[in-house]
Amino acid sequence: MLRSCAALLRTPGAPRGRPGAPRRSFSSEKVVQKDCALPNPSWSKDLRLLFDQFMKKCEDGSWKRLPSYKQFFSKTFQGFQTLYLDPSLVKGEEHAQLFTRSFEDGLGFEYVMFYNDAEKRVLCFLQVGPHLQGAPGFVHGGAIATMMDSTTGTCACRAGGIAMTANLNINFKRPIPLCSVVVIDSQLDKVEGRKLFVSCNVRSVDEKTLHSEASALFIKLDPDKSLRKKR
Ligand SMILES: CCCCCC/C=C\CCCCCCCC(=O)SCCNC(=O)CCNC(=O)[C@H](O)C(C)(C)COP(=O)(O)OP(=O)(O)OC[C@H]1O[C@@H](n2cnc3c(N)ncnc32)[C@H](O)[C@@H]1OP(=O)(O)O
Repeated sequence: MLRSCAALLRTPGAPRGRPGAPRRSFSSEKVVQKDCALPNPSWSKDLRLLFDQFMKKCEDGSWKRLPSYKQFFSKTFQGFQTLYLDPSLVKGEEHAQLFTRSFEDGLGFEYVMFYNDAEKRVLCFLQVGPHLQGAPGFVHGGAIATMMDSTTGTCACRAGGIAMTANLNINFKRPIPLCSVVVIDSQLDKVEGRKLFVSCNVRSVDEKTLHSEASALFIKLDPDKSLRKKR
């Protein structure tokens, strides 16, 4: 468990302005982005332990830590622009932020994902911050769904290419205590043409509690179809 939620709430605010906005190096005009999937002072002992454990597993190449950024620049993703970016939004692209990385450190989603290519599996170690409350003392179901979508989505995209969620079916079995750390374990089950079937579960760190389970369907984007127009 995290030391205390109250401690987090008392933490002086992060610098004003747009937290996490990319810094520009004026000499090269290159955008330098912070990798959010690395430890910061808000990470609890549990999250640090899991991180360290899996960084060791990365040494033989079986697992890979996935970096994570607030901003998503289409030119860094081959084919992305042609698939589904509205050209009129390009100018404002750097104002958009990844939802799950839009909180100040420790208040929202703190997580790191690891990918195992041989197993087509993504593990997400997630610390749920105090601003994700639903029922008093517990995490909001929408926040859990968000991270199940993100984890299964990452699994689908890593295994099969750029895909979007068509269906996400969740069973919430036990509530998740606010400020705890959980493990989201997802894997690709089946591929049928453009359909990627991925399942996942959310468990406590000691694996004794099964909090939620989900099955998801992702559809690989068809380069010949626009996502903007109604078909
Ligand atoms: C988001 C991509 C990021 C890429 C970069 C990767 C980096 C990091 C990963 C981060 C992961 C983030 C995860 C977050 C993902 C999301 O939240 S996405 C947002 C929510 N989803 C949407 O808004 C999608 C809205 N839907 C659509 O745009 C379209 O429906 C579609 C693109 C999903 C599919 O459209 P289309 O390409 O036209 O396919 P179809 O011809 O309609 O269907 C193809 C086959 O699939 C079957 N199918 C479609 N939908 C469903 C469904 N809901 N249930 C069951 N089956 C479905 C359809 O019947 C077709 O089957 P057949 O071929 O006829 O057998």
